[in-house]
Amino acid sequence: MSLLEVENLTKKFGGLTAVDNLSFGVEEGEILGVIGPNGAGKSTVFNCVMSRYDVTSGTITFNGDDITDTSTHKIVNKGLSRVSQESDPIDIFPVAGNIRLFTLPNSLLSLYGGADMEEIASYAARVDLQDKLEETPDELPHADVRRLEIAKALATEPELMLLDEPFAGMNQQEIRKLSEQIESLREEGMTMIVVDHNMSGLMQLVDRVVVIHNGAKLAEGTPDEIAENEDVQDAYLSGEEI
Ligand SMILES: Nc1ncnc2c1ncn2[C@@H]1O[C@H](COP(=O)(O)OP(=O)(O)OP(=O)(O)O)[C@@H](O)[C@H]1O
Repeated sequence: MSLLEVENLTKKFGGLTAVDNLSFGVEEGEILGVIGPNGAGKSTVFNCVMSRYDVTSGTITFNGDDITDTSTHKIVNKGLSRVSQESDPIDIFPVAGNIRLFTLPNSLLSLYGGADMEEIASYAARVDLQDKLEETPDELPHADVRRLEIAKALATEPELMLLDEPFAGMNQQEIRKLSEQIESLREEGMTMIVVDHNMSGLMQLVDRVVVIHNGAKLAEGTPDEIAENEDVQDAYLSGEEI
């Protein structure tokens, strides 16, 4: 049984089918890449998995539990966490305070409690932010703000982390460093799904790739198989590199 199973997922927005009868699974300990051009439906898949969107049809199973209609905070409590494409740190709190918010019980009244500084520092250290705990997000370079988003997700102690375009806006050196950090997380036992437009940042990192085009699955295989797949090459002929 896969850790996460997405079966026949369809999501429509009015007349637009953003995700079209899509099925895939991710195995424990695996890094799965999900690629597809702009508008292919990648973020919508994550939004359906996290119950940000109601699905039109289909089933999502995590650790054997049907989570299709489960609320987002219960899904997070079950061990799933998502790092969005957009960063949304709270600038009046330092890095430590931003991470701590994700360790609090899920109640509006629970502003006190949560992880202590040692635990917060350990989440930060997993993405090399341990020396920036007192800085506010608006003082950080873009790559560190993105890493803070990952530290916030780590603070919920996930088993499976969904990373939506984690390398966007980063230079080559930052991409390399983040790839190494993602590799280390995997060595610690984390399962991950990484979404990106193309393969370039993902080739070395992922075990398997699912390619989405117009909301439907176009291909699935190892990075090498996908790079050679003619359907994939045709879909990307419109301009973008695979
Ligand atoms: N809340 C929404 N309401 C209406 N349409 C939406 C909504 N969210 C996404 N869509 C549409 O669904 C389609 C898939 O969008 P989605 O953001 O999932 O693609 P994507 O593959 O993540 O693209 P990108 O790489 O640009 O982030 C697009 O046509 C988009 O305009």
